[in-house]
Amino acid sequence: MARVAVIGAGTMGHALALVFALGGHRVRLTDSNKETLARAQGLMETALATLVAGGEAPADWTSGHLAQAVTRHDSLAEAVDGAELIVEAIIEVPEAKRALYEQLDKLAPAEAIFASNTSHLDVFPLIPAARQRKAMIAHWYTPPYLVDLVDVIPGPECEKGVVEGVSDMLRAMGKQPIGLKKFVPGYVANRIQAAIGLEVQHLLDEGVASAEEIDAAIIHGLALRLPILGFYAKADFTGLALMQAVKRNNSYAPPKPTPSSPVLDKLVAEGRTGVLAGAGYYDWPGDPAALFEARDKKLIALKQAMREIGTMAGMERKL
Ligand SMILES: NC(=O)C1=CN([C@@H]2O[C@H](COP(=O)(O)OP(=O)(O)OC[C@H]3O[C@@H](n4cnc5c(N)ncnc54)[C@H](O)[C@@H]3O)[C@@H](O)[C@H]2O)C=CC1
Ligand SMILES: O=C(O)[C@@H](O)C(=O)[C@H](O)[C@@H](O)CO
Repeated sequence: MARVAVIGAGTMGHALALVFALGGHRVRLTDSNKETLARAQGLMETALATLVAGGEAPADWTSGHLAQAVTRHDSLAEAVDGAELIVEAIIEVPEAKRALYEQLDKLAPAEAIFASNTSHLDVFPLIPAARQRKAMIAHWYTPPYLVDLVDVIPGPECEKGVVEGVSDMLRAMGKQPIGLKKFVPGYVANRIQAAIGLEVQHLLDEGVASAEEIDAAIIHGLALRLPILGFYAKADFTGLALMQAVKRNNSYAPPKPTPSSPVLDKLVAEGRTGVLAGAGYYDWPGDPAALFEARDKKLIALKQAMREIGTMAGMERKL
């Protein structure tokens, strides 16, 4: 059992607190926004109930267990007191992270490991020199209590064994840490996702297809094969001569990256910021907790089917 502090109780932080609690660890959760910290309890309880009902958490795990495993703290100092692992899950804003790491340098135990959940930022320059020896990235995917991939990357001065120790902890929690030798923005899966995002936002901004049509193309065209074949096993079934021809013909040129998307900016300006706001690219009427619950129930059913079916690609490949 480790003492874990999770800083940031938003979309990821509340869910990470639940993951570490289910992994048998003692969690302290904090957030600079008191409403968000208060809301986290209900979100954790809803997610826990869904996991228990779906057979993805121990049947005897109640909200009482959760209350024992995860405590919420308004004070950052209290949250990190005695912490062995500090999970940073605050906003993806470099200056906010830098300021937090400066506070943590003063407050955290000397041997505490700093693990950032950043999606794309090179956080290591934001961390004080004295903390570099225990600085890493542990990047999770939403929802982390169902998606098992965790990108684990050592900081440039991280001591040998730190990432390995955290990876052992994650494997013991049933997670799949994928280690990268050095930081690249977006790691592997997030880079793939960012490349998809570049393409689909271009298609939407240029009016080639609607968001619904683009998602339908992904769901009805790509999604069925990915869990079984990934990219490379699928290529083997396609035939590598064709892969060569596509390269040789230079058939595809990615859109030029742009710092914004007109459609995305319009949605945000209209307050359509996603499920928690009741709308984003789609309308999301009703209680957000119920929507997260509905998503999680479908993800659990799919994850269990995938576990049953098995895969022909990746490191668990079985023929
Ligand atoms: N949302 C997602 O699907 C994923 C997000 N991430 C990364 O995780 C991090 C958090 O993302 P989200 O949970 O989506 O953000 P969020 O906006 O939902 O939550 C961030 C929380 O940080 C709090 N915060 C800001 N400054 C703080 C400080 N100094 N001390 C304590 N709390 C502070 C905010 O009040 C907010 O509640 C980001 O680095 C993001 O890139 C990684 C994987 C997936
Ligand atoms: O998809 C995820 O959960 C993660 O890859 C993320 O970091 C965020 O979604 C972010 O990259 C925006 O796509």
